[in-house]
Amino acid sequence: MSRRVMDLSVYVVTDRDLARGRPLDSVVAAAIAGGATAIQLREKRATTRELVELAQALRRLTHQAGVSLIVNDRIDVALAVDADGVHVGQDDMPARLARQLIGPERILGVTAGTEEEARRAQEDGADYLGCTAVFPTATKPDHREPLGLDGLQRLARAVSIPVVAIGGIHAGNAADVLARGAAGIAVVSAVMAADDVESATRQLRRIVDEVTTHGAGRRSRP
Ligand SMILES: Cc1ncc(COP(=O)(O)OP(=O)(O)O)c(N)n1
Ligand SMILES: Cc1nc(C(=O)O)sc1CCOP(=O)(O)O
Ligand SMILES: [Mg+2]
Repeated sequence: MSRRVMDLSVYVVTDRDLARGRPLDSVVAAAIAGGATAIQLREKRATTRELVELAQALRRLTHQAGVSLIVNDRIDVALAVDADGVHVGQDDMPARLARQLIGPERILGVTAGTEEEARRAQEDGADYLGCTAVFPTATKPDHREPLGLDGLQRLARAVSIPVVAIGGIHAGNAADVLARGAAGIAVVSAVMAADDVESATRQLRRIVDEVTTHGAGRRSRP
């Protein structure tokens, strides 16, 4: 069996607290309708039971649409709902152990903020990297010093696996991060808090498609 494939172009990361009271499954359904290519379930304040129920609902939606579902932090929840993969950071399950737990087929995303972390994550079995925040963001108050566009570029050049840009990404700077080597954009507030989730996602997708069609950026894992 081969590794599952993931399109990182427009990677929507959930946060119910930003969704203005709208049910998470309806927000994710709108994001998928607008062209989200991957969804990450990231609910830092949910109980395990809530996470499993949310993951089951998102599994149904993403499965129907052929969109990847990644679970943040929780390998047990990812396995319980047959998600496509997990995303772990530097304070989470070490990447090498995460790879052992999820097996060779599921997707492993790892957060890296330095070239050394990026190379180690690649060696340890990551399929893609999420960088630490490119720009300051209120969505993750404990984020590390922002990388900026130069830092993102250094990270992307340090590894052969794709790097998705996260942290303060929106329609106004998405093309800039793609031009610096990001394979796609990961967004929370730009989609979760949008008035019109579907059209906000569609706008981001258009930007990514435009840039990748013209040769900059990489769309998925090599
Ligand atoms: C795509 C993507 N990139 C980075 C992160 C951050 O992961 P982590 O450092 O483990 O922080 P938390 O998200 O767990 O607060 C991510 N989740 N996704
Ligand atoms: C989930 C996440 N991880 C980050 C990191 O620095 O590792 S920043 C972040 C949140 C990004 O949210 P927004 O798109 O609203 O800026
Ligand atoms: Mg984490």
